[in-house]
Amino acid sequence: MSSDSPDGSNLPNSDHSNGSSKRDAMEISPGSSSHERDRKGHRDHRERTRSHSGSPSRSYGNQKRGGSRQGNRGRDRESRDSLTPPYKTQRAYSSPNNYRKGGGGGRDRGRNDSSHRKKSKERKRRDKRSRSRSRHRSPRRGGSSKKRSKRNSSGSSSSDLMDTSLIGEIKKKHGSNITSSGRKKKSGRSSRKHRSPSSSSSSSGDMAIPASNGMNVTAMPPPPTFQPPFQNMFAQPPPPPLPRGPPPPPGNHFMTPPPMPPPTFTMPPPPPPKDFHFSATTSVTHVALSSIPPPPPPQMVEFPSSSRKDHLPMPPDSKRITSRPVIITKRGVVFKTPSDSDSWYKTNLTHYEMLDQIGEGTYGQVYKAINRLTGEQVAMKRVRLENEKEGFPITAIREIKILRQLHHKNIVRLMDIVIDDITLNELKQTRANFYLVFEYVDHDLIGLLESKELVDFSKEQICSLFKQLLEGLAYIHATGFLHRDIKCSNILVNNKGELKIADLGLARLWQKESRLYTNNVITLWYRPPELLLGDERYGTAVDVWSAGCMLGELFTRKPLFNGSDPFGQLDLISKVCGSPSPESWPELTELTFWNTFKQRRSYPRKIREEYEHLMPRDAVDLLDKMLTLNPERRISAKDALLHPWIRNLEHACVQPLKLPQHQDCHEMWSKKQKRLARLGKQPERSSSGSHGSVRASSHPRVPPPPPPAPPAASNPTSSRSNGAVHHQQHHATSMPPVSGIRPLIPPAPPTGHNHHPVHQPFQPVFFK
Ligand SMILES: Nc1ncnc2c1ncn2[C@@H]1O[C@H](COP(=O)(O)OP(=O)(O)OP(=O)(O)O)[C@@H](O)[C@H]1O
Repeated sequence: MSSDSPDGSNLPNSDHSNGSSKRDAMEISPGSSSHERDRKGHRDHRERTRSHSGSPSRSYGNQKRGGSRQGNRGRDRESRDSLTPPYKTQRAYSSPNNYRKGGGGGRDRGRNDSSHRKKSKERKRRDKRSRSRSRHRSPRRGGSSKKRSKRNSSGSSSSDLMDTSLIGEIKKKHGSNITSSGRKKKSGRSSRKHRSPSSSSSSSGDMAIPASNGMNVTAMPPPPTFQPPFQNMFAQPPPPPLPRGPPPPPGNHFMTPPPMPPPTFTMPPPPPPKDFHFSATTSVTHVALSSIPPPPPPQMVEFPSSSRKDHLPMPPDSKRITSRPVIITKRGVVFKTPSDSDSWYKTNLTHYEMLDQIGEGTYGQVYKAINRLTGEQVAMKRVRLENEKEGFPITAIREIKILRQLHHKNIVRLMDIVIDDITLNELKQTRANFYLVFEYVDHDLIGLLESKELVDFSKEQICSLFKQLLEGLAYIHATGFLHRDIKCSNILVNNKGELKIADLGLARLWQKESRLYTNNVITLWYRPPELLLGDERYGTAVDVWSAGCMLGELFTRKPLFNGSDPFGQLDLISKVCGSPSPESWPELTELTFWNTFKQRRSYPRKIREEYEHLMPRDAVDLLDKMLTLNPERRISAKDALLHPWIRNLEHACVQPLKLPQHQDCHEMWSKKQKRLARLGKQPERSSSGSHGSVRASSHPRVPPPPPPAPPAASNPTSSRSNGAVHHQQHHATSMPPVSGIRPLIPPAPPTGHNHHPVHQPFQPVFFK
């Protein structure tokens, strides 16, 4: 699919390399080079999915479960290897039932002479003693000496593997030292008593034998390389090779002991106190530090300074913010964040003065604000941490992570992240608000389209706007992301006519054939048919459909398909784009809701007839290609840029947009106007900013056009100021109560330092 093979030729910021590396990555991936393979992979996947009880997520989960089953198998095998033989042995003797039912018990019972009964009682007593001892040992030791002897004769390796207890480990490495304790010696004697001679030299676990045979342990030659006793205690490396000597005389294994490690089993000496250079002052820290061995020598843990700088989030100290972190996506494409985000974390909420609310989002409000230091307008998107358990909203994290990687003139710029002006102590007790600080964009497309009396677009201007949208979208797709919420209210336009794609809260990294994604994305009116039919293996074509809906809307000024539920939406689409059919869309039958979606009648496709009289012929042709039902055949954003209607347009040749300089048109403002109109009230108009707050013009050189009609009741504060910020009067009345905002704090000096006596200079947020 051409949309999925970015070449990045038209992308700024070294996207070419990114694009090509991604293209390489995609070309080598199976199924990515042709439609046919895509479809096959798609079908295969669906078959797989259905065979796993129909739930795609289960299919993914099955992989996990498969893995975990394998893991369990591995664990089972491991536990069987380590536990079963001795465990069974022990149970056979420790359970009374087993004892009676077992072969041995049966034999005992079959004998009637009293001497045997006595012997049996004696053995019971012995076993009881043995069991009481075994409570302090690993289970394998609970077996009878006879069984032990059997085990030993069958090879010691299994017993060595089984004994993962500390004592066992120690014994394996330093058996002779352990036997020095009386108790262990006793155990060793017991063991020795039942050990067959042939097994005595076969295992390192038999180190105790020479010592108990009276050999001088300390006279043993040391191993070739001395290891500190605790170093490999749990790693179980192979034992040091035994020195080759003359072969032992046959049948006299006890007289030729294997070499022993030196009898040192002591902790390394504590380092001298002068080696500590910690600056911790609290007593608690001192206690902890004194028990910690000295840190390894610097050369052992040293990172290359450049890589550490690049990969770790830097602390808030501005001196230490030397370079931006390199973000590596799953595809291995490296994005170097540009220098403009070096200013992140350098401001806090006191640096901004909130003017007005301009938007209502899913996870918070959007405010217009002014940076007190620079006078720059910003949009602040509040992220309220409603529920501490849920933590930071995933949509916000996604938006931050993705916007940090996207740098394009047609994508809104994330400038900073700030937190409520509270102390760190307060932060622990209260729920803080985070704010994503964006460049401020004067209007959104829905606000403009609904302000019919204020804004009129020519065909060329629509083409210019749409070309910018496609450029931003092609860039998003080329960098490997899906936007998944393209709609008019998320497309912003500034007074210079520059278009910016916003709201990447639903965006995500996308990889062909990699996994299933939720189909509950994209606002219903802009949702493509494949998502409405339940597709979970979709791609960049979903955004193209949404953009196609917008193309029609730019001309008609009303949504193309305004359904109220998914099937109603599909019906509306079918009436214009034709009913979906397996002939033109073979994969259709594999979609979850295809069978459920039963249309009463089949509609023919009539896009051209519907829109020819509203749009230029070329624009209709592009619309037709963007609203193709089959996502595999839908034109890509990159190819749409090559469409004659778009390709031949020069932005510079287009008449500048005449946008209302006196009024910021956002969706929220537009809705408010409609509400007022419905109530028969005078709509708010000609105020100098959204919702009546004075807008500080970010483009003072652009002469403001006269308002279309003089305001009925002139607003004394509606006069614009060229560059100067006069927003105090409105601020008091229009600013909503936002926790932590202190509007009367004087502007911070332009040094970048905050002289607020109580609070931290700024409170950074680090995202991994
Ligand atoms: N940078 C900006 N400049 C100006 N206005 C903005 C900016 N960002 C967002 N807005 C306004 O705020 C509105 C909501 O913003 P946004 O869509 O990013 O929030 P959201 O929580 O993701 O909303 P939604 O739930 O609709 O997806 C937008 O429609 C737009 O009018």
